[in-house]
Amino acid sequence: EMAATNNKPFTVFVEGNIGSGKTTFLEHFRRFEDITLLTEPVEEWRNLGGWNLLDLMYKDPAKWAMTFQAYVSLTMLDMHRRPTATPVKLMERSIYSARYCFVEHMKNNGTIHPAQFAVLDEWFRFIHHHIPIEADLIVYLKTTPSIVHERIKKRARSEEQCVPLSYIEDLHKLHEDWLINRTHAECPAPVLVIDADLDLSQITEEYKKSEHQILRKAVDVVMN
Ligand SMILES: Cc1cc2cn([C@H]3C[C@H](O)[C@@H](CO)O3)c(=O)nc2[nH]1
Repeated sequence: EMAATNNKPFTVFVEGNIGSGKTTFLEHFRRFEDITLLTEPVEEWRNLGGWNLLDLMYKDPAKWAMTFQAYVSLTMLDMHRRPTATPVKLMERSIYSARYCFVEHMKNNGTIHPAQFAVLDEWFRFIHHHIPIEADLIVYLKTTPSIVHERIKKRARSEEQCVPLSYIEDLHKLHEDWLINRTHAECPAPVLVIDADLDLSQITEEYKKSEHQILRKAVDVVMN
């Protein structure tokens, strides 16, 4: 048990396309008592006061994408600023993937009006500049669009069944721009790339590689 520190925990964002295995990756760390896991609050997006914002967004993006992303950003901010008793915190996605991947895509393909984009961007900029939420490490579950598209169909989350391969390809490119080409300077954390095309039987070895890097970095942070 590493001594809990009262300053910022070693913070890891787990990023990747839809169906890249983020929740599975996080669950792999469930057994470590020094790590707090914050999984994506999809159930909150599927039921806010009885409204399924995720379903509304997929059914009518032009009308609901702004509303959905505004609520996603609030739930991500809640997770970012939540106090953590453990020295390490793993979060599924972040306000950075919200802005650089999902909102960026909505702007690029005209799903939201430029004025709506400007509002979402101002919220992002304010949060980024005023609230200390930066990552110490980003784990990027890198996948091939066609493979995760098949997984999404098998996983059969009802709201996602109409998601076309082209959307997954667009999101893949935006993740690559951000995490491999590093086109956004606001999130400078080092990126650990995991080959998340591997299927469940083989992926545990790949996760174990990251385990060492995450825990070793975490010990460095806590001990220094
Ligand atoms: C930060 C962030 C996460 C996130 C997830 N989603 C969608 C993709 C998946 O279908 C579902 C769960 O990740 O929510 C989205 O449209 N916009 C998002 N923004």
